[in-house]
Amino acid sequence: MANPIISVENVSHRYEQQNVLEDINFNIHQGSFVGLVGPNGSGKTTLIKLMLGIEKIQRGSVKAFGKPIQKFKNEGRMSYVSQKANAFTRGFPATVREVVSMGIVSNQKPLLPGQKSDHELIVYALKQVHMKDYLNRNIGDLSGGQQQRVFIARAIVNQPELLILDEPTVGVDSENVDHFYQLLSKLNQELGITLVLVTHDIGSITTYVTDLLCLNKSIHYHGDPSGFENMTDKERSKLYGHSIHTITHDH
Ligand SMILES: Nc1ncnc2c1ncn2[C@@H]1O[C@H](COP(=O)(O)OP(=O)(O)OP(=O)(O)O)[C@@H](O)[C@H]1O
Repeated sequence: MANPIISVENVSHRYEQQNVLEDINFNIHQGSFVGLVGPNGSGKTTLIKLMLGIEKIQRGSVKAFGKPIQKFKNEGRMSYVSQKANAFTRGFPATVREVVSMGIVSNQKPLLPGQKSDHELIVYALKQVHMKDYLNRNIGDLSGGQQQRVFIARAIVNQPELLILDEPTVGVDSENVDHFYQLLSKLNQELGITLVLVTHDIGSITTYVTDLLCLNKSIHYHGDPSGFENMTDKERSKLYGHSIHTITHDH
């Protein structure tokens, strides 16, 4: 198997007196779609901050594309959509075009050979999330789900190899959540972007992801989502480290 994109080895982390991560080990391979699930406060955001080099490593090691994260130069290869990305209020004075343009880094790789203008990059990214027609609209006038797709466009405008999304469906209604997951599957399968999706939505996410990682301070399950789907709620709760009742969706 090819070298992993992300390699996390023996990582533990604490804030003041509180241990939030204990002896975390896993790899993320190119082309995978990883669902990172766990209850509130289970350390999910801390773990992705360590993977992105935003939070300083205390114990263990994180490698990105074979390099220790402390030495890794991102240059648009890893992209991140944070939990607070859609904290825009109605009437926020920026157009969709302006928001997506904020994602362009100066040493960008063009999305399409021969098409290098910022405008073309922005339009191409918006097309991928079905938001091209909203180019000149004010971001604050869009619905939560539409805003979220614009933030995805901003995150993919440099054609990253890895896209990490922290709870992107907060504020998106349930009907649109499935459309949103389908969109992520398309980015994964058609554009080949490796995805890490942080979510509480353990019920429907198992339909879409290739790998499921259940975190509650330590890793309680890592593997094929079908292994998790076949368990009873009691067995899942034990692995998840928290009482859960899953609502499954028909597709
Ligand atoms: N900068 C910080 N300083 C001190 N404690 C922190 C800090 N960041 C997070 N914590 C604490 O660490 C624990 C893990 O937080 P984290 O945000 O990683 O969990 P999470 O699984 O992403 O939670 P949620 O699903 O609620 O977003 C929580 O108890 C949180 O209060």
